[in-house]
Amino acid sequence: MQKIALSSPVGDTGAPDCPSRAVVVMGVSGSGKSTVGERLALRQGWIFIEGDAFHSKQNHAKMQAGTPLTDEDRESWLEALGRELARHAAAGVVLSCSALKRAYRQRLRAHVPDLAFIWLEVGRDEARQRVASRGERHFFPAALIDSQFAALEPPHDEAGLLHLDSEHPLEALLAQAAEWLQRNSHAHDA
Ligand SMILES: Nc1ncnc2c1ncn2[C@@H]1O[C@H](COP(=O)(O)OP(=O)(O)OP(=O)(O)O)[C@@H](O)[C@H]1O
Ligand SMILES: O=C(O)[C@H](O)[C@@H](O)[C@H](O)[C@H](O)CO
Repeated sequence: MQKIALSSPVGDTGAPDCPSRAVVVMGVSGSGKSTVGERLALRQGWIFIEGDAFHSKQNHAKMQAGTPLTDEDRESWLEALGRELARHAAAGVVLSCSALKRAYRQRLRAHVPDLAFIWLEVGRDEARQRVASRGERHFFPAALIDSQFAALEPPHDEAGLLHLDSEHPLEALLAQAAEWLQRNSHAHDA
């Protein structure tokens, strides 16, 4: 991963296409999507949607049993999340969703065209360690980490993207995300 100062994002493709009120926090398992997403929503006074809560029982059981989801498994899940995003976009919404492939992100953008993405990039060893240390508290097994990295299509160069180093302290990530949203909401007002 690129070496950067602790207080800087890795990069962003912000204004003018970036929206201010509908954001997906994306990344592989263990990148911190739920932690950062929930805290960011709280900070913004927006709705938080936990993407994992929308997986079907079958998807849930499949992952728990150690089998990675396929594109087909993720189809109706992404549709449901897209509808939720559209429903709450006016009020302000943060969704935690792996959104690993470009096609998945496009599917979400079909519901909210100027959707923003915050990509939490994490190293494989760190992700594995974080997921393993959650243990029985979480359904997702560390054995699936490699499959998450195999599926990941990094969103470099996609519009409305903030790329953060997930290994920075939580407070720094929140500050970077909030500052970016603030900056882009001004760009929208201008
Ligand atoms: N910036 C951070 N620094 C250190 N630990 C973190 C950071 N962000 C999250 N964590 C920790 O990493 C673990 C995974 O975080 P979290 O559950 O939010 O990830 P996730 O991407 O939502 O994972 P999953 O998709 O599997 O639910 C948690 O124990 C969390 O406390
Ligand atoms: O697309 C996927 O493979 C899934 O969304 C996974 O990323 C898990 O749901 C999540 O990481 C576990 O919490």
